[in-house]
Amino acid sequence: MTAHVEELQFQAETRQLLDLMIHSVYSNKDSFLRELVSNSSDALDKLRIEAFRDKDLGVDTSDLHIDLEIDKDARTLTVRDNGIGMSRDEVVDLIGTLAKSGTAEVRAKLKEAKDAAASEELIGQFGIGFYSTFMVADTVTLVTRKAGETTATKWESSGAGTYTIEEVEGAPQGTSVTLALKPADEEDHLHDYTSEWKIRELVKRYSDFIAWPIRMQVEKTTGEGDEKTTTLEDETINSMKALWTRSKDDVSDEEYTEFYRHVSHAWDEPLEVIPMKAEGTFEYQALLFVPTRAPFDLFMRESKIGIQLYVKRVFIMDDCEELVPEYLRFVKGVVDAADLSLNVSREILQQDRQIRAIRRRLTKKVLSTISDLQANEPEKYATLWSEFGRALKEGLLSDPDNVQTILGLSSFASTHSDEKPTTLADYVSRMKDGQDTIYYMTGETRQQVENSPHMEAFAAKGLEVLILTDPVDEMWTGSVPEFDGKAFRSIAKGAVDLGDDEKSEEQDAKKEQFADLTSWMAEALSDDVKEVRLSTRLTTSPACIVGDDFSLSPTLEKMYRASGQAVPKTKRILEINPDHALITALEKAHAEKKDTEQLTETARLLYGTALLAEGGELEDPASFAKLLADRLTRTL
Ligand SMILES: Nc1ncnc2c1ncn2[C@@H]1O[C@H](COP(=O)(O)OP(=O)(O)OP(=O)(O)O)[C@@H](O)[C@H]1O
Repeated sequence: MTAHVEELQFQAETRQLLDLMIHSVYSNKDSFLRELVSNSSDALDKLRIEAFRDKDLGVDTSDLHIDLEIDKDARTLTVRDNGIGMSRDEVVDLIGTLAKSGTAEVRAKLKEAKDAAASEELIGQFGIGFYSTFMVADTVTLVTRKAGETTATKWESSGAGTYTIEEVEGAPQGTSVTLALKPADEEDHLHDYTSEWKIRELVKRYSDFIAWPIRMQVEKTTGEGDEKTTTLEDETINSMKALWTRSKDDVSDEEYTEFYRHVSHAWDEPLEVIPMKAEGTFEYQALLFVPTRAPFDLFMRESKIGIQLYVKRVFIMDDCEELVPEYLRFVKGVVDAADLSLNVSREILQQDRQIRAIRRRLTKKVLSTISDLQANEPEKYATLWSEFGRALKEGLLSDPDNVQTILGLSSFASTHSDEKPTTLADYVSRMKDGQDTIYYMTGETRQQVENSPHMEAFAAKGLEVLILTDPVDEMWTGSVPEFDGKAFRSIAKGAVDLGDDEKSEEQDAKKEQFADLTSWMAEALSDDVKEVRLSTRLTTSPACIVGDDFSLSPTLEKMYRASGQAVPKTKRILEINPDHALITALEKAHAEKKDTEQLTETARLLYGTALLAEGGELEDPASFAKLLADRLTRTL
């Protein structure tokens, strides 16, 4: 029987990526070995779990390991495992296509990545897994047989647009990847990967903690002189020591970094390492990492929780969402629980008291670590906040027990400084005498909020206002009432009382003077507003629109609409500025019963511009534009 060899095309994105790899100047080419060993280690984990679950699988799990094989003459390096293996379809799906190509961001970045620096950045940011082999090999051959299947699949490619795939007989269960190595070129950071000591060094550096033995055939010389004989012997070249069982003093930063990269599938450095150990009723050890960079999918639905669960040093599952709340999904690492059963399932985990207790403690520990960074390492804290602050703030909605803690470690942009965000404690320390409220305004951009008419009186009085522009800010401000006993208050909602008692008489007089105008305007604009009143918050604008305490902000309304939800039209309040020339002229014209049609138009223009000024959307932009054009024409 002649084997049927099929030639298939790589996906467009994959082709681009391979091209990038082949011509890569990435200085860390060595890391291909970590990727292969990591994949093998995952495959061994999967096989162990599968064999545990399916007693009829009929595989031998007594000697699960990874083999590294060097052939100096052929200049090849083979990484072989007896793990779960892949079916033909899996090979095509997993190896022939770029796993993470689904996201627009990867596509966009790939398109941009023309120069060397950009490609280095891309490799560093996403990690490229299996494809990284093309940095060091001219041809890559993968032979794999899935546990429980009889035929194996051979995949081969030189990375240039196509790959071949064929069925093969007689291959052992598991996967082997053979690299036909490019010539060594130290200048290009290409080392000699047929060198035993080089491979040994790389395994030590990147993969020492891998829980499965990594074996290599090494030359052993025995005897003296003529009696000297050289034999090949298998040697396990990794220590297999679980990093989380070692004390922090015994682990180097580099070891932590490599372990972090292994568990998180990321290529950055950890910003902070958090080792934990609990003894007593619930015994567990944990090793958590806060990354330096947010993964690109942090706010996508498929974003995973990055904690692995082990039981007594045996890997149980990835992405164990029961162990940390969703808003801490950026934290990576492992938890090793001593008293769980090895066949624990997700269903059991959800019910488990011990897991719930671990989750509470991990949450507290991560939050207190962030507080410590905030107090003692401001630069690290600033990085953390800019990368993960948006996710952390989700906890204000989902974790009622820790709301005050999260508020305490949060930072917010504020009118106090253009550059540096403020903590709430600092805001409170700057509050004016008699101020008992933390003022904020939500919006889409800092500029929009700063220039909104609502800000005027606060700016004039020098009252600090928090500028909240993350979508999540729209949510939590609706549900968190106070910090440190000081209520939060939106400056775009409700009446403002900035405490000018001496002015109140004057205000009463004005109210009377403008009473006719406000009630007429309320009538004329009754489709859009529920009330028209004089404003105490405006100094330079003629008008602004305010909500009552419970109405949606314009940004929140937009967000709901964008997510496809029907938003009932809410009527808000139009506030007018009795000290503005336009308003006094309007009052005069109305008192003199001038052309009412023209006055109505003016009221509509006033309402429309107030809506635009706060970043809202006109319901009927075309007729507003026409109204404005007509009016401008008449003034010329
Ligand atoms: N040795 C192996 N045994 C079994 N399956 C493998 C092996 N190597 C790779 N695979 C499969 O191919 C998939 C793609 O591997 P690849 O290294 O490209 O990405 P990844 O490991 O999923 O992600 P990344 O390394 O970018 O975090 C893996 O998820 C796995 O399902």
